[in-house]
Amino acid sequence: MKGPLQVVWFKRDLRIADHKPLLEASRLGAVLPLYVVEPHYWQQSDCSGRQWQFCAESLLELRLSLARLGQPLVVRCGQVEQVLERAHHQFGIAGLWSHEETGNGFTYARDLRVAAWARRHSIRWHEFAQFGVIRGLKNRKGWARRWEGRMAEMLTPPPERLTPLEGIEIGEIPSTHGLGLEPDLLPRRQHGGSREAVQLLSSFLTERSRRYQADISSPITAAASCSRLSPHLSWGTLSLREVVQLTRKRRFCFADSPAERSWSRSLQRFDNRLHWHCHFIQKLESKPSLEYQELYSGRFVQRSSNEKRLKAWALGCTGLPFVDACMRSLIATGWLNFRMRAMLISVASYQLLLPWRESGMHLARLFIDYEPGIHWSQCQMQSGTTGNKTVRIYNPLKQGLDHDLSGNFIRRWLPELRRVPAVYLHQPWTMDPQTQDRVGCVIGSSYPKPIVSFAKPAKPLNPAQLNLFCL
Ligand SMILES: Cc1cc2nc3c(=O)[nH]c(=O)nc-3n(C[C@H](O)[C@H](O)[C@H](O)COP(=O)(O)OP(=O)(O)OC[C@H]3O[C@@H](n4cnc5c(N)ncnc54)[C@H](O)[C@@H]3O)c2cc1C
Repeated sequence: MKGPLQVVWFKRDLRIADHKPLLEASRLGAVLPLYVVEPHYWQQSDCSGRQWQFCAESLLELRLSLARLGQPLVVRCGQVEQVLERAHHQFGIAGLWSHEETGNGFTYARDLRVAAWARRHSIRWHEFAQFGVIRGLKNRKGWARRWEGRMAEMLTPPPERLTPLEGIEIGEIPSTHGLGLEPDLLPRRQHGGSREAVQLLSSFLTERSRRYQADISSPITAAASCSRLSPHLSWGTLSLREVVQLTRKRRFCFADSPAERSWSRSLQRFDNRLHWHCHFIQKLESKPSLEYQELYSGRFVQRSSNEKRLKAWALGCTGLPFVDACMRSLIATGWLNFRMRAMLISVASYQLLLPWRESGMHLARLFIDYEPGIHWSQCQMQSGTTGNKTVRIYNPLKQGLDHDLSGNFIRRWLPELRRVPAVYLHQPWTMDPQTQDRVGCVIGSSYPKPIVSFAKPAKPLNPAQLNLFCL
C-alpha cells in the first residue's frame, strides 16, 4: 500500500451522506476511513453499554457503506494520538479530516491532545462544522442568521469511490463485554445506523408528524408522534442539515392546503426544536465548564447528596407512580419525551433535593441519545441553576393526571400497581388496607411509600426574586 494517506477520523458523524470531510479528503487521494474506540472514553461516568451498542451497530453499517465505495471502515482501539502515531509511522499521514465535536470533558481534552500531536508532526487537521454550532463565538449576535446559512448549504454527496487500501487490517468492532461495559439487552431500544435513521425521518415526515404538536407532551403519544431522531442526530447517522431541508420541503407541500394547517404548524414546531438542538450545544461549546459547574453561583434551594433518595429515584422506586413509570420506561427503552425528562430532573432537584450532577449523570447513561451540550444545559435549566429568574417546577401528580389520566402508562410500567383501582392509581398510598389486600398491592411492601411528601417542592430561599412556574 502506497502512502501517505488522508485520514478521515469518524467521531459522532457515523454516515457517508452529507459528510464533507470524507468527500474533500477523497478528492486528494487515498483515504483511510478510521474510527478509534477509546476505552477510557467508555469508562467515563456518562457512558453506558446501551450507548455503545447503538454506536457499534452504526459502525457496522458504516463499514459496509464504505466498503461499497471501495474501502471499509478501519477500527482501532486505544488513545487517538497513539493510533495516529502508529498509522503515521506505518504509511505516513498527509492530512487529518474530521467534523468538529462539542462533546464532554474527555473528548474536549482529547481533541486538544490530537491538535498538539498534529502540530508536532506538521500534519494539517481539517475540521468541518456539522451543526449550526460556531467555534470561537464571541457573542450570540447574528447567531440565528448564521444557523440558517449553515442549514441552507447544499448537502454533500458521498464520494463516488474510495481507493482500496491493501495490507491494512480492518480491525474488530469490540463487544460491549470487550469494552468492560454492562451489556444492556433492551428489547425496545432504537437501533443504530443510517438506514434506520432515514426510515424514521421518512415515516415522520410522511405521517407521524401530523399530530406532533398535540402529542409531544404525553409519554404515551409522544413515542410515536415525535421524530425519535435524537440518537441518530447525536451519533451522526443522519445529518441535521438534511433533516432541516426535508422538513421545510414537506412544509412547502402544505402551503396551499388550509386543511393541513395544523400539520404544517406541527412541522414548524419541530423545525424550532432542530434550532434548539444547536442553540443548546452552542452553550457548551462556548462554556465547557457548564458540564461540571453551576452557571449561576447564587443558591436557589439547598441540595445535598443522599444515596437512598438517589437510588430510589434512579430505579423508579420513589413511591410516586407517574415518576416511577417514566423512569422505568426510560430504563427499558433508552428514550423519553422532553416533558417527562424535565419532570424527572425537576423531581430530583426540587422534591428530592439532589444535586443536578448526580441525577443528570444517571440520566445521561440511560439516554441512547446522550448529547452533552443539550443534556447538561437542560439539567441546569430544569434545576434553576442558570441564573434565569423564571423557574419551572413540575408537580408530578398534576403531570400524571394531565398526561396519563386513565393510568395506562403507569399500569404498563409498574406491574405491581396493575390491579389498583383507577381512583387510587396516582396516589396508591391513599388506599385503605382492605383494598390493598384485595388488589394484592400492599403499600410499603409491594410498592414503596412515597419517599417524600407528595408534590411538595422545596421552598425557594429567595422567592421574591423569582417567577415560579408550577407545571
Ligand atoms: C433533562 C433533559 C435532558 C436532555 N438530554 C438530551 C440529550 O442528552 N440528548 C438529546 O438529544 N436531547 C436531550 N434532551 C432534549 C429532548 O428531550 C430530546 O431531544 C427529545 O426528547 C428527543 O426525542 P425526539 O428526537 O423524538 O425529539 P423531537 O421532538 O422529534 O425533536 C427533534 C430533535 O430536536 C432536538 N430537540 C428536541 N427538543 C429539544 C430540546 N428541548 N432542546 C434541545 N434540542 C431539542 C433533538 O435533537 C431532537 O432529536 C433533554 C431534555 C431534558 C429536559
